[in-house]
Amino acid sequence: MLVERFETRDVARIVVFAAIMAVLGLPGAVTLFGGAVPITLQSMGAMLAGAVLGPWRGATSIIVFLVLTFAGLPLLSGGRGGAGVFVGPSAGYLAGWVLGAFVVGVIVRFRGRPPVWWRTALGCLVGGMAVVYAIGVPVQAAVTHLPLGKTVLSALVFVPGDLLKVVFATIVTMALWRAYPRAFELK
Ligand SMILES: O=C(O)CCCC[C@@H]1SC[C@@H]2NC(=O)N[C@@H]21
Repeated sequence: MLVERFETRDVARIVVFAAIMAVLGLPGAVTLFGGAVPITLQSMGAMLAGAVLGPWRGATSIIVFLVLTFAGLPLLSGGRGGAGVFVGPSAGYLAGWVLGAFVVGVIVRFRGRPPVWWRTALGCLVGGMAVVYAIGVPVQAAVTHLPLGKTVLSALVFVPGDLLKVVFATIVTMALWRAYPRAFELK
């Protein structure tokens, strides 16, 4: 099926992961070297949503989180929210979380296979980092009117932390798979 239908249980899972995104915003935002885009644990939420829920449900949970944020709830790290953040320097990263979670899910669940650690790590690297940066960095450059090259260099500050998030998301995903495989609901 090209587009999946969700059951009630799926809706519950989607809401849980939207809530996890909100919780990951609670520790706050760190901005290094006067950057326009914060370092936040929420990028790991997008990795986990795709890895555990799969592409459609994972991406939908991020959309639910973003709709609530757009509506004005202060769910982004540092207690931010509202329509303004969707035209700000981090707008592309927010969109990137949706596509990124989808790509993580496609890779982790490749052809309906169960999660294994290396595909989970690869999925988080490609979907959770490469895809998110590929959308986020050009939008950041456009919004801040900074040359793309300089924006790419400024985004390097995210790499060490995001690599740690890949490792952590992989460990959490594999532990959850062993302890509670029903959370994944492979079809
Ligand atoms: O809170 C926001 O306004 C969105 C923040 C986007 C942060 C991006 S996601 C990828 C990279 N890793 C981080 O920790 N921060 C940036």
